[in-house]
Amino acid sequence: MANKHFGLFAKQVEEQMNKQPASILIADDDSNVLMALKLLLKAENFDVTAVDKPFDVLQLIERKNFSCVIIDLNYHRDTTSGHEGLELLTAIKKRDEHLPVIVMTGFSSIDIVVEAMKLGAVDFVQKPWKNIELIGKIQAQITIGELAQKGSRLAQENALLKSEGQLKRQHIVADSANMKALLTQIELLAKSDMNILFTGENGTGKSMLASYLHHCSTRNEQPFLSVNMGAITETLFESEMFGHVKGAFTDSKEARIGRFELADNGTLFLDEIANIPLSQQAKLLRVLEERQFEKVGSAKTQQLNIRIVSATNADLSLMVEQHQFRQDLLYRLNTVEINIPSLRERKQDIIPLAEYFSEHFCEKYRIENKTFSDKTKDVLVNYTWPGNIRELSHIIERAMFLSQNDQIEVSDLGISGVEVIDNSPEPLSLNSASLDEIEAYFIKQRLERFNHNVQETIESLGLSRSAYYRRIEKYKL
Ligand SMILES: Nc1ncnc2c1ncn2[C@@H]1O[C@H](COP(=O)(O)OP(=O)(O)OP(=O)(O)O)[C@@H](O)[C@H]1O
Repeated sequence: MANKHFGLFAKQVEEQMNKQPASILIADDDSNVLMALKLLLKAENFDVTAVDKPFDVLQLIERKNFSCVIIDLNYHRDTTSGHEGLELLTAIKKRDEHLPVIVMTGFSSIDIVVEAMKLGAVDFVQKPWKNIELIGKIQAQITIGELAQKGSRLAQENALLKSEGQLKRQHIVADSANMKALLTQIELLAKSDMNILFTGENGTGKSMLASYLHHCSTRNEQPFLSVNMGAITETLFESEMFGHVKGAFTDSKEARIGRFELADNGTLFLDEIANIPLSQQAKLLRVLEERQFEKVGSAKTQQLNIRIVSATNADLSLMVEQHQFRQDLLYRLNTVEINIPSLRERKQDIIPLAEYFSEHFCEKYRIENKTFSDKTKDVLVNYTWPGNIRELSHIIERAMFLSQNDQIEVSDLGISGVEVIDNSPEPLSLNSASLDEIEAYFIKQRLERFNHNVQETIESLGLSRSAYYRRIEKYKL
C-alpha cells in the first residue's frame, strides 16, 4: 500500500520535471546498502546512480544534473568518525550549493549530525533506514529544490523584464494592405518552429512583431526573452548568454542563469543581431545547431528547446561579403526572413497610428483628446519619417503638450518643411487649362487628400469604380 502511494508520488515528481524521472545519486562504501537502495528507489521510478567512492560523486555532479544526493558519512579511510563524509559534503556544496544532500550513517552522534547540517546537508537518515521515511525525505527535498530553482529563475526573469520592459502586448495598428498581409504571414509562421529574422529600418516595429509572433505561437505560455546583442559586451557574452557556475570567475560569488536557459521552452529574441562580435558568432552558431550549451565553469552539457527570432536593420548579406558576419550563422537565423516596410511605404497606416498615439498619450497624461487638422494630416502623410513609427510616436507625444487647443496644427508637430515630400499637384491656371487637365488635377488632389484610399476618393468624386479607373488609365495617374 505504502509502496503504491510513493510510486504515485515519484510519478508526480516525474511529470513536474518535464517528464524526466527525478535522478538520485547515492554514495556508500557498502555494496549491500547500495544494492538495497537501488532496488527501493528504482521501484519508485527514480533514475538511480550508485557509487562507492567520494571522488566519483564529485566527478558525476560536474557532468550531470541530480535532483538529490544521498551520501554515507563513513568510507574506507576511517569508518566511524564521519569526517570523510563531511569533507565530501563540503566539496559537493562548493560545486553546487543548491543541490540537496541527505546524509546517512550507521554510527550517528548528535554532534556529527549537527555538523553535517551546518555544512549544508538538508536532512539526515539513520541506518538501518525505514523505507517510507527515506522516500518521504527524498520527495520533500526534490520538491523544495524545484521550488528554489523556479524561484531563482523567476527572480532573474523578473529582473530582466523590469530592465527591458519587452513583454507588454500592445495594440498593433495595421491598416495598409502590406501590413495586413504581413500580420497574416506572421500568424501562420508562428505555428511553426522555424527561426525568423526580421529586417527593416529603425523603429518599424521589429521588436513588437517578434513579440506578437511569440504571442501567436504554441510557446506563448512560456517565456519570451529579448536580448539586445548590441548591449552585451564581448567579455560578458558567454556568461550573459550561457550563465556561469559559482566561482567561475574570481568575483563570481553567485551562480547565474543565462538567457538561453531562461528562455528554455519559449522564444529567445536576439535584437540587433548584427552587433554580435565575430569572435562570439561561432559560439552562438553551436547552440543554434546542436541545441545544447555549457555554463561557464561547468562541464555539464544542457539541452535546449528554444525558438530563435532575431532582428536587424543592417544588411547581413553585405556583412557576410565583408567578412563581418558568418554566412553559416545567417543561414541558421533566417530560415524565414520578414522585411518590415518603412512608414513611408505604408502611408495608409500613418493617420491611424497618429490617432492611436494621440489617444494613448492623452490617456497617459490625462488630457482631453485632440484631433488633427486637415493640413496637419497632409503633413504627417507626406513626411519622410526616417525614424519610422518610433519617431511618429515621439512627435505626437510632444505635439500633445505644444498644442494650445483641441486640434493639433502643423506648427505643433515641429517637423521642418525640408523633410516633407510635397506630393501636391502643381497649381493649375483655370484660365488656360483644358477640361482634361482640370479633371486630372482634381482626381490627383483627391487621391492625396484621402491617402490614396481608392474607395474614399471614388465616393468624394461621385464616380463609379469603372469610370474612376478609366480616368486613372487615361491620365496615367
Ligand atoms: N504597428 C504598430 N502599432 C502600434 N505601435 C507600433 C507599431 N509598430 C511599432 N510600434 C511602436 O513603435 C515603437 C518602435 O517599435 P519597435 O521597437 O518594435 O521597432 P524596431 O524596429 O524594433 O526598432 P529598432 O530597430 O530601433 O530596435 C514601439 O514603441 C512600438 O510599440
